[in-house]
Amino acid sequence: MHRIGPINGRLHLIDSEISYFPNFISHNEAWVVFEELLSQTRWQQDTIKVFGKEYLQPRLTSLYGNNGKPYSYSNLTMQPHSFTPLLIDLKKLVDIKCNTHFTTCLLNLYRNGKDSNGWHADNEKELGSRPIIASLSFGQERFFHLKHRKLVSERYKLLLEHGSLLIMSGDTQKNWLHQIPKTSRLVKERINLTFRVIQ
Ligand SMILES: O=C(O)CCC(=O)C(=O)O
Ligand SMILES: [Fe+2]
Repeated sequence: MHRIGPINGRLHLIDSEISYFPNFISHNEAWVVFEELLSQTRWQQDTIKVFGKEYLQPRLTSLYGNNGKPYSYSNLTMQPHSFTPLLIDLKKLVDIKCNTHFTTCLLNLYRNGKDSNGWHADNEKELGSRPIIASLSFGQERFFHLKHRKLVSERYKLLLEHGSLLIMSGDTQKNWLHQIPKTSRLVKERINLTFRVIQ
């Protein structure tokens, strides 16, 4: 697996549309956002069922939205809380950048290096066929891995920095999987927000 650097925001990965903007939110402002999200979010830890066995998710999550529509993945259905003023402000920034009206934000809190998010695509049917997903990262930097579903040599990793924005759109979810792996390094909390459109 090799690392790549973005050119003008766009990552040139086959069969995908992915852009990365470090410092989308300035360093100090991003720390203010991090602290408020950490203390004010209604974090929960859900149980997921994998091949009939129940596990606690290896991270905390929360769902917020403006259309009351639930989001289902991994046999789990989350009901949205109403957007907070902070999430509305962040949504305005990503709405403009992406020329989209996002409806929903899924928040993930990775408490330490043992917390993770396994290989998946965000391809739930309520997202539509070519979903646009805007991902904001705060706090601890963590690696984001991508692998092509069919071309085994197409694997990349990208460090998602504090205050950064990653945008995935087009056929990215159809052709690629992504994950946040565990790390044995001593790491602090990371908060990730993915803005989505739920139809
Ligand atoms: O934490 C991240 O950067 C990725 C989160 C993610 O892939 C998801 O919530 O679907
Ligand atoms: Fe995802």
